[in-house]
Formats: sequence, structure tokens, C-alpha cells
Amino acid sequence: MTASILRSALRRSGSSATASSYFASRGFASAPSHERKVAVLGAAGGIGQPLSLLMKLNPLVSRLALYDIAGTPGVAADVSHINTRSEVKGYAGDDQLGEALEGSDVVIIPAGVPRKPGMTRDDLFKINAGIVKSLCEAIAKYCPNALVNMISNPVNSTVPIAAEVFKSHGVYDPRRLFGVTTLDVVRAKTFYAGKAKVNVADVNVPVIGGHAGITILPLFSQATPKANLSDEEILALTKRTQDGGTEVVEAKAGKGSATLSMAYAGAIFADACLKGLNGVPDVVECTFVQSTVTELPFFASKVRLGKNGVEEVLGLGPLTHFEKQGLEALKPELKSSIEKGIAFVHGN
Ligand SMILES: NC(=O)C1=CN([C@@H]2O[C@H](COP(=O)(O)OP(=O)(O)OC[C@H]3O[C@@H](n4cnc5c(N)ncnc54)[C@H](O)[C@@H]3O)[C@@H](O)[C@H]2O)C=CC1
Ligand SMILES: O=C([O-])CC(=O)C(=O)O
Repeated sequence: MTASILRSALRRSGSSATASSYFASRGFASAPSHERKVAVLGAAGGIGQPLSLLMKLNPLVSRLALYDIAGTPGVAADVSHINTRSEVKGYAGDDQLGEALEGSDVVIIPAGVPRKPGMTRDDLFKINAGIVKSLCEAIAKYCPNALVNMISNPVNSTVPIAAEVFKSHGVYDPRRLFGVTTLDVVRAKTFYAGKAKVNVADVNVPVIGGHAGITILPLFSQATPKANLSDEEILALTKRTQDGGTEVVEAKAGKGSATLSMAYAGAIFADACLKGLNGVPDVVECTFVQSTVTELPFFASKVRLGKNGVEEVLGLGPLTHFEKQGLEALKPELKSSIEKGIAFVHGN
């Protein structure tokens, strides 16, 4: 999906758009302006590679640092041949992590192990908690002002881990830490458009809560364009959105979890962060952040992004009885995942 392939695809579809305007029409900004460095940690992985490709296609990026424990020289050499704005460099191994991070405006973290069939996201905690902790220690040291986009699972725990690490280094700014829940929104939009028989490009659906099972709560009552769906249809759409990750894990049958759709979602969210940093007004995405919207210290909801990251955590809006029940049901699990992350950093 290089720029030229995109251009010929667009020509075939009768459009005269360029790759840049292709992305602009899908929520990617088009006008290069500020110098912006983006680092991808875990760049040689299933998500990392296509995400690196998509970030290379983003005209808002001027420098792209691709870091992994191994394999990044190849990925970086490959991606660097694409004739778009950013300068690409690959970094491999601990001793190159600092250089990869230095000067970063946005750090995207898809480092860590993915699920196999039969596992929950929480089963990844044992391995991924340590990976995320050590990467966040390096972020605290080398680019404490960067916006951190946490993809590594379990997001409900890895985001609190990051917050505690940053606090212990005296650099925690809640406006700069995000759990990436965009894939839940991407799925909710796709599934809703299919059921409601509306143009998927016009669809908006907020998804709140967290990023695991029932903690993922799509608010189909607020979906636009409006459609007259039955309670049974809403229930089925809600369950499918909550189980979307598992649907992919089972289909991949031991070969990992969502990578391509996640790379797309991660690229959309990073682009929103860059737009916010660059002063584009009214950039709103659902994301898992420090929050006072409920009694839980972290919660996913719509967030307005700006020059310092989170500008405003937006409220939940009116909920149906079904959604209120879902909200109450998710709280105990989300609370314990958050507490598990916090306890991990304090050695409990
Ligand atoms: N937030 C979300 O919506 C989603 C999150 N995920 C999560 O993303 C993570 C990555 O998934 P995949 O890319 O499929 O896994 P993968 O195994 O294909 O890639 C992970 C990469 O991380 C690297 N890595 C491991 N330790 C590292 C370290 N200390 N520093 C830098 N890189 C390191 C590995 O070398 C590997 O290249 C998983 O935890 C998965 O559960 C996956 C899909 C959606
Ligand atoms: O399900 C998984 O393990 C990966 C993930 O978070 C998702 O696809 O939403």
C-alpha cells in the first residue's frame, strides 16, 4: 500500500486524490507543518510493521524512529525507501533505545506478546507488564514530554503501570498518557454500519470503559447516523464489539491477534495526537485516560486532544438502561485491572 499503489487504486475508483488526500479523507491530516518525531516501540512485530508503514505515509511525521529488541534494521531499511516526508531510522536493543526516544513527540508502544486462543488479555500481564515498565522508564528519562500511545495488552493495566512509572520519575502528566482503544471504535463502526445498512464512512460510535471483554462498552444509542435497531440487534452488536479481539485470535488459530486492523487504528489515533499537538481544533477520539468521569481513576471516553495532549475529558452523554447496566457491570473488573497495574510497579 505505497503512495503510488494508493494513487493507482484511487485512479481506478475514478478519484484524482493523492495519497495525502486519501488519508485526509479518512481522518489523517494532509498539510505538513511542524517537525514531529514519532517513535514506534515494538516496530518489528505484527502490529509494529504495518503501523510503521502507515506512520511513514503520514505527512505530519518528519522523523520516524523504529525500535525493537531485534529486526528493526530490516524494517527501517524497507520502510525508508517509501518516498514520503519522514526520515526513518531503525534502532535495535537496549543500548539504542535512548537514541530512538530522544526528541520524540509521540511514542507508540505495540511491544509485547499477543494472545493465543483460550487466553484473556490479562493472561499477558506476566510478560507485558515488565516490558511496558522498562520502556516507560526509558521514556521518563529520554522524552518525558512525549504523548504515549499504549497499545500493549492488557491496556487496562499497562496504562496504570505507565502512570506509576512516570510518577516515580517525577514526570507524570496525565494529559500525555493514552490507552489506545481506537480498534474498539473501528469495530463498532464497521459492525454498526453493516447492521444498520448505512455508509460506514459516515458512522460514529463512542466506545467507553476499558479494553477487555465486558469493559469495552460501545454506546450504540449515540451512534450516528441513527438507525432503528431492535434490542436484540443492539445486544448482538455490543457482544460482537466486546469479543472482536477474540474473534480475530480464534481465526488466526495460534498465530497471534489483530495486527492489521490494529495498525490502522493505531495510525488513526497517533494522527489525532499529532493534529492536536499541531493546534488543529476539535480533534476528538475515544481513549483510555486518567479520568473523573466515573469513580474509576482511568476510563475510556471521548477526549478532546490539543497542544498538550488531553485538553478535555468529555462526559458520557445520556445512556440507555442497557448501557447503564453495562457500565455498572464493567466497573469491578476494570477497577481490579487498574489496581493490578499499580500494585505491580510498587512490587506488591
Ligand atoms: N490495544 C489494542 O487494541 C490491541 C493491542 N494488542 C497488543 O499489542 C501487543 C503486540 O501485538 P503484536 O504486534 O501482534 O505482537 P508481536 O509478537 O507480533 O510483536 C511484538 C513485538 O514486540 C517486540 N518486543 C518485545 N519486547 C520488547 C521490548 N522490551 N522492547 C521493544 N520491543 C519489544 C517483539 O520483539 C515483537 O517484535 C500485544 O500485547 C497485543 O495484545 C493487539 C491488538 C489490539
Ligand atoms: O484481542 C487481543 O488480544 C488483541 C486486542 O486487544 C484486540 O484485538 O482488541
